[in-house]
Amino acid sequence: MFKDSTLANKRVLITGGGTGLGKEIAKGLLSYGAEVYICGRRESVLQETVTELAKIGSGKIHYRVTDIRDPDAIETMVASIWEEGALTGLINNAAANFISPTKDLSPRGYQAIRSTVMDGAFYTVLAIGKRWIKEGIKGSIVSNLVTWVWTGSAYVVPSAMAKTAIDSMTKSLAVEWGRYGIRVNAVAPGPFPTEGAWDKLNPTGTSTGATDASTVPMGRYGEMQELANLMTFLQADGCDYITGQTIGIDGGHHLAAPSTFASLGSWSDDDWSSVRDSIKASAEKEKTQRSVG
Ligand SMILES: CCCCCCCCCCC/C=C/C(=O)SCCNC(=O)CCNC(=O)[C@H](O)C(C)(C)COP(=O)(O)OP(=O)(O)OC[C@H]1O[C@@H](n2cnc3c(N)ncnc32)[C@H](O)[C@@H]1OP(=O)(O)O
Ligand SMILES: NC(=O)C1=CN([C@@H]2O[C@H](COP(=O)(O)OP(=O)(O)OC[C@H]3O[C@@H](n4cnc5c(N)ncnc54)[C@H](OP(=O)(O)O)[C@@H]3O)[C@@H](O)[C@H]2O)C=CC1
Repeated sequence: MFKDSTLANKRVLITGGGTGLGKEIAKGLLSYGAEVYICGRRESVLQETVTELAKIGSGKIHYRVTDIRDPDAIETMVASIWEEGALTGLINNAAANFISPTKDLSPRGYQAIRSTVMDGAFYTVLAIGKRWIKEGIKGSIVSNLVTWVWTGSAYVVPSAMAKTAIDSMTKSLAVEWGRYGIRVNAVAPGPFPTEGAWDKLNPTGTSTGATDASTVPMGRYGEMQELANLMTFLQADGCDYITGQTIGIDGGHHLAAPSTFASLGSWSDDDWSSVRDSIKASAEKEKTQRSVG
């Protein structure tokens, strides 16, 4: 989709890049020539990913062991990256989540999710953004959100709240930092199955609700390359005027709510024919009763 050199000279940090979507995005950015940093809390996982992905593209991939809930740890990480050169991009991807009835959540359960998704993304943006402003670097921030920022979602309320906060940060900082040439965007994926997400959101192993592909208008899950391509586009030069946007990538999922007629997609032509006959019969009956028109 892009030239191999599309991201040459780009240096991008992907939080939570050791697994799942972050790892797939790292593969995409590397294949288009970027130098990539990934971070997470499990060194063995990060090490394994770096070894695996070093064969792709320029092969410049590094890791930092960091808990993004700790602002001091983020500052240490970013300072150590800057010693090797300034970043040009950030992908806020790390997250925590699990399904639970909201009434059963403890304050610590809520905090585990909020502190990762909302605070972690904000601290990382701050540590990098203030350096870009000081050094006059035009960077690109992209946060990996979810379509719940538009719909909300039951049983994952802290995640929906925290992601929505970062959606608001995206719009707000796009305005505040536009004058520095810093772009602030987000993507809102629908279901892209990963071990990390499905263990927490689909623990019964039976796809239901948000994880059920048959409820997606396109009838399938997202493909990793599709998300990696969108992230590449948002990290590349060429459409720098795009800022403050949250771009959905969900096969139309969030638009096909149960409160719409989305499920009628399963009706056959024969079903439609008999339905049309029934509707027309009703209209004809009403017409016989009209006094005017
Ligand atoms: C119409 C729209 C459709 C859209 C369709 C989209 C479909 C998919 C959308 C996916 C969107 C978003 C997905 C994700 O974000 S997936 C990310 C999944 N990955 C992770 O969560 C990785 C990180 N996770 C963790 O670190 C842990 O799992 C955890 C979140 C639990 C945090 O770990 P930590 O070590 O910090 O915390 P503790 O284990 O000490 O627990 C802290 C408190 O939380 C309570 N807890 C933990 N699990 C549960 C649970 N399952 N239910 C209730 N409470 C839980 C735990 O008991 C602790 O509280 P207490 O001390 O008070 O007991
Ligand atoms: N999969 C899907 O269908 C969808 C996913 N998303 C979003 O995509 C992103 C990736 O999710 P996915 O790949 O599925 O799930 P994963 O569980 O694989 O990814 C989460 C990553 O975040 C890291 N992480 C979690 N907490 C911290 C922390 N405190 N500090 C540093 N790193 C942390 C984890 O590493 P470690 O545990 O080693 O710290 C892990 O690598 C998330 O933002 C998620 O909300 C959005 C919509 C749909």
